[in-house]
Amino acid sequence: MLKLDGINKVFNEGTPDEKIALDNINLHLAPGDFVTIIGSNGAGKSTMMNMISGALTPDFGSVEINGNNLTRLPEYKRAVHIGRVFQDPMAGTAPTMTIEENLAIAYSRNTKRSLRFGVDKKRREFFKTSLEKLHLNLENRLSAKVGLLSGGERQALSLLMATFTKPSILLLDEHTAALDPSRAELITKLTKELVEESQLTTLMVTHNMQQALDLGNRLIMMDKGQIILEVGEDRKQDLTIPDLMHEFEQIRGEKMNSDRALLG
Ligand SMILES: Nc1ncnc2c1ncn2[C@@H]1O[C@H](COP(=O)(O)OP(=O)(O)OP(=O)(O)O)[C@@H](O)[C@H]1O
Repeated sequence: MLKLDGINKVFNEGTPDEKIALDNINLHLAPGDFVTIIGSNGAGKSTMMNMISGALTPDFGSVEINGNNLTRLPEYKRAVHIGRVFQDPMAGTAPTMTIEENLAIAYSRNTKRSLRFGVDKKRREFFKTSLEKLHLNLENRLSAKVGLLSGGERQALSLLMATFTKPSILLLDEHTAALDPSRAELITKLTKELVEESQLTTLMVTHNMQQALDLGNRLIMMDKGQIILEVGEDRKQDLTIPDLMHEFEQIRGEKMNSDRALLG
């Protein structure tokens, strides 16, 4: 399904600001895998997501989705395979357009069709049925401007737009981090439901260790550009936050130093 092989990325190579962001990353996902990713600040989590989405190109290594080598394919050409939700609720939707127009754009972007924003009756029904899954009553506000929605509602809409065309890979980049606790909980619950319903292959970066333990069937921990720990389905359900802290200490020989990682 998703194969990252030998991915390396160095920023500002050969300068005093040189930074090895990814150091020989190897990660294979089977269809339907839901992998949560934790790691300290600057561990390389976002850079890895950017390699998959095509926002960045690796110096070495390859990115494969569904058996196709996409390593050099630009981001806009991969969009059909990938759904992504960012931390910022404002990032995934267009505020001056209506809910329906936003959905129409997402629909046409992810379905290999030409850019066509027109909405017929059948499409509108599909949008309404999809919105009902959010339980936010947005299905009755199709002509409301998205800029008028709350942060939580916008993030729920972004999540729906990233998932309703069933992408090959769903990338969630700290997508609950900017929300207050109750909204974060709502989006976490929706994530679980939408991913499970369509059996989406998913990668989710989070600083919330409990969330990383609660969601998904696999977990990876990154540090200094490397994947330092992989936990499979069999072990994940019994794992606790102290276990993760202990694992880090065993591997790195030092205490985990990320206050944000302890939140939640
Ligand atoms: N465009 C860039 N130019 C230079 N350095 C970069 C760039 N993007 C990332 N880096 C550096 O690469 C390293 C990995 O960054 P990345 O954003 O992937 O980490 P992260 O694990 O997502 O961190 P955080 O949890 O703080 O968001 C960091 O040291 C970062 O400063």
